[in-house]
Amino acid sequence: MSQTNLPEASTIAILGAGAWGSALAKLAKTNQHRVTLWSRQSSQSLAEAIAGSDMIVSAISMKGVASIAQQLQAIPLPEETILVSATKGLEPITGNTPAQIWRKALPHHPIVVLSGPNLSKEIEAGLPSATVVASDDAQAAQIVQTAFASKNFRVYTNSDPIGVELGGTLKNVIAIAVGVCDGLQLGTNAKAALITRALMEIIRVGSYFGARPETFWGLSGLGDLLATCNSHLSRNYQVGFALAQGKQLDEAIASISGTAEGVNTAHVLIGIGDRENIAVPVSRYVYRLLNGEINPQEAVEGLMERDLKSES
Ligand SMILES: NC(=O)C1=CN([C@@H]2O[C@H](COP(=O)(O)OP(=O)(O)OC[C@H]3O[C@@H](n4cnc5c(N)ncnc54)[C@H](O)[C@@H]3O)[C@@H](O)[C@H]2O)C=CC1
Ligand SMILES: O=C(CO)COP(=O)(O)O
Repeated sequence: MSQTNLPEASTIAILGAGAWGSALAKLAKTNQHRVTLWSRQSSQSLAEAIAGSDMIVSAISMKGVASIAQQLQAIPLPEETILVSATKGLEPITGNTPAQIWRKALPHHPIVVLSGPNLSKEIEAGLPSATVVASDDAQAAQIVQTAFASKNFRVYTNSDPIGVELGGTLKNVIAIAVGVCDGLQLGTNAKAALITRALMEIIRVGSYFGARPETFWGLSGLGDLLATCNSHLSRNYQVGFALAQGKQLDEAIASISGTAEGVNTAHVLIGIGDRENIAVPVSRYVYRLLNGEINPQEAVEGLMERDLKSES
């Protein structure tokens, strides 16, 4: 089917009516799907919202995924119902990704990760954008691709869900670092160096978890890193920028609208890095900054004064 043709209408439930859930709902409605946008504030129950759905899309903040997955587990669902995970975060304590949580909760359902350079405000405004849908189940990924693809939203499939998911998740920590870099007006060279070294770090973590390194060169890796590190629309970038202006973390978080997942992800990632002995120097400085152990200037000095080494 040509991408500009409308896909067959499906019934899609979108869980999480924040910035991303609302933008995804708009995309799905544009393609004439029957869409229910549900949040915990909705008057409808979760069971009512998902009744008859071909596809359930989760755009819930990380902190809500496990409890919603548990609630969904208790609701009878046909096994062919596809679960699409659009959250970018890591679960504290377990370090699980959202798709891993969904896999445990709904082991017999196809699970598809949706991730890419997708600043929701640009998508809401109808600007062109591209994303990736990744799954071990190629047919399910294709169904989601067809459901969401439109003339303004180009959707690629991918068979490396953990790589696609980690690209979108780990870049949030780096966006905080780059927000600090821009907030301190350190210049374009510094920013380019930070993003490039951070990509190596993301690939190192991703490879450890079995992701394919080349996935991180794609839209869900480098693509999302570039989008998030170059836009004041990114809440993670905004948190870093605010810290560089001298704001405390709680003030920085209060100053943004919505969720900056990188704050929690930095904590979980450092736990994983320490446990598995994975070097994550950029993320570690973000973590120390978020913990109030160092100030932004000290974070920069710390990164610049690390032992000299080869680039690889
Ligand atoms: N906004 C964006 O541009 C994009 C966001 N994302 C990811 O999507 C996820 C959601 O982001 P936003 O929509 O921007 O955040 P948001 O803060 O605007 O909305 C979060 C949604 O999650 C729900 N939620 C929060 N805690 C919950 C809980 N304990 N139980 C049940 N529901 C809960 C809220 O009610 C709300 O509907 C995040 O993981 C984010 O990284 C991914 C791509 C783009
Ligand atoms: O993931 C995003 C864009 O792809 C959104 O980034 P923020 O959560 O930093 O706003």
